[in-house]
Amino acid sequence: MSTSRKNQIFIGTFIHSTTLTTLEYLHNTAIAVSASTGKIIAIEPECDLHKAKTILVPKLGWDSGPTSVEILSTQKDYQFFFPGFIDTHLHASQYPNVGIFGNSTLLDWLNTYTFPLEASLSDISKAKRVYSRVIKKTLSHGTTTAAYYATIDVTATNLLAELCLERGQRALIGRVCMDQLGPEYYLDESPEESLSKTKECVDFIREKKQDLVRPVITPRFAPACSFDLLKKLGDLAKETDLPIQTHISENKNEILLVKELFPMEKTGAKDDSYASVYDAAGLLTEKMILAHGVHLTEFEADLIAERKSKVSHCPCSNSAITSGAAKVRWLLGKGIVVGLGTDMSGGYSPSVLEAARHAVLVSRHVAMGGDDEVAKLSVEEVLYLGTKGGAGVVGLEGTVGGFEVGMEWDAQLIGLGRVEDGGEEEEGEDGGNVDVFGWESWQEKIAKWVYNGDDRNTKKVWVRGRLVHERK
Ligand SMILES: O=c1[nH]c(=O)c2nc[nH]c2[nH]1
Repeated sequence: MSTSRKNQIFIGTFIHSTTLTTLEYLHNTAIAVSASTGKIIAIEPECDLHKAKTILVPKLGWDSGPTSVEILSTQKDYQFFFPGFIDTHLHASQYPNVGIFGNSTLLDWLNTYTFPLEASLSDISKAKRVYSRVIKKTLSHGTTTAAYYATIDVTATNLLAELCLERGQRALIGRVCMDQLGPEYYLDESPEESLSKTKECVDFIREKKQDLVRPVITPRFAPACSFDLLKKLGDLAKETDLPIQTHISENKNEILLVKELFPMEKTGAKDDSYASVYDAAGLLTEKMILAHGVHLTEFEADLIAERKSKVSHCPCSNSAITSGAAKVRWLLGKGIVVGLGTDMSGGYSPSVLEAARHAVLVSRHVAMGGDDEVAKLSVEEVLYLGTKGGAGVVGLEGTVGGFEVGMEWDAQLIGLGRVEDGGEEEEGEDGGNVDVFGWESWQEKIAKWVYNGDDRNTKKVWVRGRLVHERK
């Protein structure tokens, strides 16, 4: 996919979240994107192709020749631009295992399926095959930003960063730190080694002198790290101001293990909760991305809110490996910033849209479980979590996740299937599972997309103005 050096104008319908519960629909609108920065520099209402060429281009001071400005205009009532999705939690290294988890639960799933696959990616040609594919696949589903876990291997982790840069996907790249619990063949030898290998990856990414791909400190989860390692990573986070990602309170046996491994005498914490272990190690900061949080206690949720740590909700994974139903409304009510994660391959799908629809359904199970109707999430809310919420989780609020002047053009063009009078789909338009008859409101079209859409609806994807996926 080529890097566009041209200024760009997009014309059509733009849909994005303005608040948790509100989608804004901007019809007959033009958005201008600067070639040099990839940022939105103008949003022009009531604008068609003619007005864009004759009024907007001169107003922006752009040369109107075709070598300077590229215009994409779609006035079809079944196509719209939407912000790129933000996947706040996924394991690039586990991609070959999507859908393979049997009836396992977290701790046996890790030993049976996950550690052997991750260890095998020290074979760099295998890592290249897997990582190239996961980037291509997630881009094809509209994921413009991904918070990736790689493996413990430095070379393979650095390769993931390079491939993201090459393909143009915005990413956080984490070398996995683990010095206990894993099999002998897949462990850091000591906290010191874990720290120095992490620093190698951080330096490698920083030397690239760009900010599309950033390093993230990644203690796998408390049970896989000695407290010494957790503290060292907490100190590194403080020194470097880098983001951190880990798992928390996903599975009941995991929580029991944390209590066993981290008694208060060892951590110096005032209690033996999972969140307090991270807090005692200096990891519970506003840059921390906590995946899952299914079984958090009131005390822990309050602590997370106080520390301004973020939560990645991973409903597909939580259902697939039988972890439980996270109470997202409750977390949001505490003021915690929440985004969506596919959590491949605990999660079975590379699609944030799938995570969004699963988030809706899981919230209904929370409601049915007695938490009352308020627990139910709407289509609008899960789309917020997949875009603006996600941006807040990965530290990119105000940069991506919406259509505002100054934000970067991380976007997707969505096309639904338009059914003609004869009952056939409009020629040349593959709407996948989504049939639009023409009488639906825009709210209804969006709901149809959320419940039935997939990558067949993701026609084009841009990151920072660069076209990074086009569906042929
Ligand atoms: O869903 C998960 N995936 C993982 O790889 C993992 N490691 C620890 N805890 C985990 N949970």
